[in-house]
Amino acid sequence: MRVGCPKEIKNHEYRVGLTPGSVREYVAHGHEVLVETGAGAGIGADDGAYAAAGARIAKTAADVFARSDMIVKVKEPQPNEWVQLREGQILYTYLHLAPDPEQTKGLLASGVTAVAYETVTDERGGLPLLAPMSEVAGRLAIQAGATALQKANGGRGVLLGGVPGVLPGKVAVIGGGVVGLHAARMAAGLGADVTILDRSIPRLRQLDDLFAGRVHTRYSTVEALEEECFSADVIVGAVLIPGAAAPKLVSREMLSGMKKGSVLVDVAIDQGGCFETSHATTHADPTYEVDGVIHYCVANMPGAVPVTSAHALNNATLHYGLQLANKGLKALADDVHLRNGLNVHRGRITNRAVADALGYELVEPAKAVMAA
Ligand SMILES: NC(=O)C1=CN([C@@H]2O[C@H](COP(=O)(O)OP(=O)(O)OC[C@H]3O[C@@H](n4cnc5c(N)ncnc54)[C@H](O)[C@@H]3O)[C@@H](O)[C@H]2O)C=CC1
Ligand SMILES: CC(=O)C(=O)O
Ligand SMILES: [Mg+2]
Repeated sequence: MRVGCPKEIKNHEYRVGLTPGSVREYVAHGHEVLVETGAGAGIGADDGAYAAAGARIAKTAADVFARSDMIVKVKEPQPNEWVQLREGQILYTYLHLAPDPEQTKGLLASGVTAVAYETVTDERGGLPLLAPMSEVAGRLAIQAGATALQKANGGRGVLLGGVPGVLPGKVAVIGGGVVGLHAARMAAGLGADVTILDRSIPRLRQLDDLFAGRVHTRYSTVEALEEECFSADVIVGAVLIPGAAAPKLVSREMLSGMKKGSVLVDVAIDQGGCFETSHATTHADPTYEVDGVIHYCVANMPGAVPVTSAHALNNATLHYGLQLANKGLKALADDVHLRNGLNVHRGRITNRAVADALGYELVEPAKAVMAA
């Protein structure tokens, strides 16, 4: 199969779908790899490094889209990329379709077979292709929150760790999954007073064990959320219902009870965000203020640390990428966990949460690939 990797074009997105190390693996499995010139510049991998790994270098993205059987990317395709996709081609990338009706229409119209990293599953109920970026984003959430909290950046001027004789700042983390765990770990490491809220009691037990008293856990009711949000300096939104639009857990009304200059970091923004007042921002202009509360809502946070992120992402995506390249649609028929990643196939929606969120009829993924 010919596997293509265009340069990412989202705002300040410096990751790349294939590292030179991944290219070597595809080539070793007998595939041809076409990489757009400059695609790896953000991770310090020049065209020479890709050529040495066995890739051919394409002068334009158009060339990559036109000539490849499978496109491997990082972020959801942008409007000028949708129109270059076609039936019979596989797209392997993050999609986040539930909050994005326009992209969904674009992918449906193209006829492409689109596998979304964020809904591929594993046997333990995890999301193995989302997890590495959630680790990165969770850790970055505290760096972003601490920075926004500085007075010159509009924040209330609190040092999260405090100093001897002065109490630390308070961090509330809503959702104790992968993002939540890594945010809590960083916040606790800085010396902040941290509480994680979640609806899963087994998960709260695990977190309690893991942090051995260093972090508080709290079952997430409306009352608990209000109490924690009203006393926090930084609130991290980290909930997920896989594939679906994020539930709005913090209303605009609640902002009036929060401290002026406190900071909301809505990591769940890629699924639409879990604060009513969130809208996606970019690394170029990451924050805005509503009712005195600073919002940080960057939908591609890991793009800020591409050297770490691109390698962590490739570690996770390589296995299934190779399966798709080796077997085409049969890889989807053979493996339920990869098939759970199938969101769009030949003009039909094949993921239940996306179909429900956007009002499309669902075609069961097993049926879709069986008919292929
Ligand atoms: N903005 C960005 O750049 C990035 C965003 N993300 C996003 O971060 C979000 C979280 O991802 P993960 O931590 O990997 O998910 P996860 O599935 O590991 O964790 C989600 C947690 O939310 C909890 N939860 C669900 N509904 C809840 C509710 N109503 N109240 C309290 N807790 C609730 C679940 O029990 C679970 O523990 C996702 O939307 C993901 O796509 C991930 C990476 C980068
Ligand atoms: C998961 C995601 O949205 C990202 O890594 O950008
Ligand atoms: Mg995102």
